[in-house]
Amino acid sequence: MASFSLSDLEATIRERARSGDPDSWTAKLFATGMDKAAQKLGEEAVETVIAAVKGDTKAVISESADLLYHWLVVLAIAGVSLEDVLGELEQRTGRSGVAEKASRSQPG
Ligand SMILES: N=c1c2ncn([C@@H]3O[C@H](COP(=O)(O)OP(=O)(O)OP(=O)(O)O)[C@@H](O)[C@H]3O)c2ncn1[C@@H]1O[C@H](COP(=O)(O)O)[C@@H](O)[C@H]1O
Repeated sequence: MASFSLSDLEATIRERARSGDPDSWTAKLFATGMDKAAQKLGEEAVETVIAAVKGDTKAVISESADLLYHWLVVLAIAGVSLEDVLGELEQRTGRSGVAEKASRSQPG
């Protein structure tokens, strides 16, 4: 089990964004803004999908790592914390996705 934490990566991203370091990809993404960061997130999502459909396990892992990193960058630019998303997921715990979808189509 990896000891790496998404929360630590979120903290690193915030620190690198503030640094303005010209060698920092994170700082570059923050400087170019949401459109570019969101575009990168979309590209990484598509690359992950392609790897999954191909059954390329190594690429699924690598592209998923790219995806999660760029997702955290987009969250940070959007002013949303990892904690906010985890809280939303926590609220959904134990609620079947099928039942939730069905409840959305109920009138009223
Ligand atoms: N996890 C990552 C991470 N994952 C991907 N990337 C960078 O994201 C960039 C874009 O990735 P792409 O795969 O799209 O690369 P590309 O050059 O566009 O190539 P194509 O696939 O489009 O052909 C590359 O420069 C990657 O190095 C990352 N950059 C940084 N981090 C983390 O953020 C920390 C701070 O990084 P800096 O901000 O760069 O100091 C690092 O220590 C890491 O922990």
